[in-house]
Amino acid sequence: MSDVVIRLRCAKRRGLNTSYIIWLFSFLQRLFSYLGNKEIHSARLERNEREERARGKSLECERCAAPSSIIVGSHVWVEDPDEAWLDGEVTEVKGDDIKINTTSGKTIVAKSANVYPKDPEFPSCGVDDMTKLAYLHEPGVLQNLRCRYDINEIYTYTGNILIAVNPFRRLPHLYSNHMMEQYKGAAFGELSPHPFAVADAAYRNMINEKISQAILVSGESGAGKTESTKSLMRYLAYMGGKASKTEERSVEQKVLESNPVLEAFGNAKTVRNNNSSRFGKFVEIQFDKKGQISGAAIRTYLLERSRVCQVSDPERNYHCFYMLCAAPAEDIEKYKLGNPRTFHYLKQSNCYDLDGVDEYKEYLATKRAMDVVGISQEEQDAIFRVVAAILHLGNVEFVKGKEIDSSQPKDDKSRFHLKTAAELFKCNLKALEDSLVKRVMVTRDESITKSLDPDTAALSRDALAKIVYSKLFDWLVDKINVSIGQDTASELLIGVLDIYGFESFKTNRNSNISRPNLLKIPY
Ligand SMILES: Nc1ncnc2c1ncn2[C@@H]1O[C@H](COP(=O)(O)OP(=O)(O)OP(=O)(O)O)[C@@H](O)[C@H]1O
Repeated sequence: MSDVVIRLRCAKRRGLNTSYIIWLFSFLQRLFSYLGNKEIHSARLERNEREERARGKSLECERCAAPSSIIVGSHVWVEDPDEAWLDGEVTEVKGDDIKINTTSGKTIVAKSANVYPKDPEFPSCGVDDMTKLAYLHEPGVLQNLRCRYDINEIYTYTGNILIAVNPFRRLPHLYSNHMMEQYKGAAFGELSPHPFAVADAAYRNMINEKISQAILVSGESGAGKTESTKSLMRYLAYMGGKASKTEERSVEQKVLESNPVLEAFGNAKTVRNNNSSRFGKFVEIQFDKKGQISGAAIRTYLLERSRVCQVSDPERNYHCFYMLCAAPAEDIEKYKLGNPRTFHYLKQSNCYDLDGVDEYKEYLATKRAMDVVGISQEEQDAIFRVVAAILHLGNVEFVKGKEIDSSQPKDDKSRFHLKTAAELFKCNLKALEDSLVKRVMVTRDESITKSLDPDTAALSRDALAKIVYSKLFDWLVDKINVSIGQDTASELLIGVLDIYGFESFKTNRNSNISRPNLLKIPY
């Protein structure tokens, strides 16, 4: 975590005005794995230690490595494999071993390196800014977040960074117009921690210093990044909205209206979130010199392409595939579709349905949202033809061909799907087949055509499906941007970057391929 903050600071020094950062956590327990390396020893603790050193006190016990502050009777935190951290009182210090009677009734003997001092004067409701903690170590941070969470305080500052804990239930009072009115112009830190305060500070910085601002929203899947981004945008629209006399929709409305389209093609069910955005998003709100919104743009990047061809239990492929398979009968017939269980790209996982989601209705809703963003009926047909073609392409299997190391469609079923894919793509069948079973290498003097074995042909098929899907997604984003309306002449903007981070799985399968951990992104 500290690594990321340091890197962002470096980025800031290099001129990227990353003014505010929102870290989001979905479960308190999971924090332990993120913060597990104890890198976040508090500046305050270090300062105390420095002061003690200056006073000539040894930081170590005379006979052991235990911090001198931990003595018999001290209140401490100790790591526990089940509960993450337990608090208790030290009953014995023997060399490097510390015996603790925990408040949960356990007696634990732990190495001094695993024992942290606990603030006996910690307020029962916690503190609204982590920098006010006596000890800014892992258990202290978690205790504070937990206490606040228990009283529905889901936001906490760490300086000018806002930490949000997903409440997993609606808290409408937190986001009302009255709330926005309260935060308007209030000094940062004066009111309770809130995304509105972050947005307000960014807006005021932009107006006062005439410098564009960026707000980074990061956290693991399902942590609440999209929800926080929406809150930030609502506040910015509130501050920069024009009092329009016409029926014209606001920029915020236009951005929000485009969401169902982006979600249909860029969201999927993951282990942690039934509607997980599988792409990074940078929403740019552009302002004129008076601080009024003059346009907006959505920039997307790092779409998780591998999901198009590879999906495992209990996850799903992108929503659009399932909704198209549930489309009205005439569309099903037109695209030669059927049960999602018959398509290779969908049946790798046993999860087809989402609780409370009617795919038929979703299909119609997505088409309505496409109408709103100005995607014509003809374009909509082309979009869904491409989606259906990808499903058919995935069902093409290959076997060895007549020549050595060559391949051909396996049987009539594969030939049917290949032909259907070509018809839907509106391309030449032979050209499509050749693109899968052959590779053309172009040298300076000639071009050489090499046949591919069945395994490599299957890889070519998947590569084609992925590239076509990501091009389709990019095209949709361009179309949405035209509909929202950009102000290319705008000199001031506030960008909200919604990017996944901290995904720490036992096996980082997807993260390694196409959702690189934020920690690994070189700035
Ligand atoms: N502030 C909030 N208030 C109420 N519910 C919330 C809040 N934040 C998140 N949630 C709930 O958690 C769910 C997941 O949140 P969200 O989609 O914002 O996560 P995310 O971080 O964008 O996930 P992903 O990276 O997978 O797209 C939401 O659908 C909503 O039910």
